[in-house]
Amino acid sequence: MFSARQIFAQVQRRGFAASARQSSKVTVLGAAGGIGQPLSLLLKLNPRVTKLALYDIRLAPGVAADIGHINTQSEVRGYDATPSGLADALKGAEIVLIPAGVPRKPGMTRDDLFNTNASIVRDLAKAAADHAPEANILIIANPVNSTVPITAEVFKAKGVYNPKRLFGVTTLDVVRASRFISQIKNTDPANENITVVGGHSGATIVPLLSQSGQNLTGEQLDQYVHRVQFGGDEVVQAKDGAGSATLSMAMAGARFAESLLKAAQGQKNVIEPTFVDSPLYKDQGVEYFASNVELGPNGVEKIHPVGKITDHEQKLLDVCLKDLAGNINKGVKFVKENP
Ligand SMILES: NC(=O)c1ccc[n+]([C@@H]2O[C@H](COP(=O)([O-])OP(=O)(O)OC[C@H]3O[C@@H](n4cnc5c(N)ncnc54)[C@H](O)[C@@H]3O)[C@@H](O)[C@H]2O)c1
Ligand SMILES: O=C(O)C[C@H](O)C(=O)O
Repeated sequence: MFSARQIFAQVQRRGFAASARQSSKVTVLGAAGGIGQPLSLLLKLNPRVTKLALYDIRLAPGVAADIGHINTQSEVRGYDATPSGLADALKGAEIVLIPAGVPRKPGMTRDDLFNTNASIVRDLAKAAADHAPEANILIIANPVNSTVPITAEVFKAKGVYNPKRLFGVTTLDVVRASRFISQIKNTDPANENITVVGGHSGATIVPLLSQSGQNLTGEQLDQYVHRVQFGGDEVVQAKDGAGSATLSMAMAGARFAESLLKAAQGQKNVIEPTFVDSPLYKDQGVEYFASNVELGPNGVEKIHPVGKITDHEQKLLDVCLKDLAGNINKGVKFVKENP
């Protein structure tokens, strides 16, 4: 039997443990942009987020003032575009999302963004390595196939690289793959779960329809694969020079952050596709690869292999691996030459 005093002490301890576990600061770098604003809005609506830190080179305090009026409990703060503002935004963060960088215009590939975005991501990664070395870093800025290796190289140079905590956000590819198959099959997209592996640009995006319980053949399959691989271009063309996907990306980024928070708070079997430092194709010179990843309190818990695929999917994967190796090496080389 416990005395009333012992029970009270236990309740106090449990209460503290629960609140400590559930205190989660999430930082968005690039928070005033097309993705940053709706992403910050969705994070404000997430009860797992207790502190939301917004940083941008413009307008972050304004976005924070606006979002901060929403009647959910989390504290929102916008930081000045200064080195100390950036440092304060990062300190204590459990998750750092990086959508900072320029988007595509019609006619551009994601790789065409490299010249501008590589240095933006490198500099933000330096700040994250200095001020939030243990945070989960979620890279949204394109070209993801290169910006993830850039971030890894920066963290390695500062001696704080943890491959389990660096993620390229490829969730949007899976969101699209589910939506597009549901449009063909007239099903509820919420029940469709299409595995997508590889990277996040054109031919490096490989949907594995054969693993989903759905079947397409011939031209219909080719059109489906093409739509998943080039879904981003549909939005770029429709926006006609005003940017790329922002709202669907905000949803995808918020979903990935929510999955990480759930896993950190002890939920089991949380699986998301993501572009990570992966053993799957290292023997072919591909250091990073997106596949389904089980998330846990330490970030990456288990990287799922690609599994059984058709000959057609194998051909897509072969093209993907060749392109990916080039994208990854470009990012690594950039940091070595421009530390
Ligand atoms: N991973 C994906 O699936 C995915 C999907 C859509 C877009 N993207 C990429 O996300 C990036 C952002 O897209 P967007 O539509 O939000 O662009 P945007 O131009 O609307 O917003 C980018 C924001 O980044 C800010 N910024 C620029 N340099 C910065 C710095 N050094 N520090 C902090 N903030 C900085 C800008 O001020 C701007 O507010 C692009 O590179 C785009 O290609 C990725
Ligand atoms: O297409 C783009 O440039 C943005 C993003 O990567 C997307 O897939 O929508």
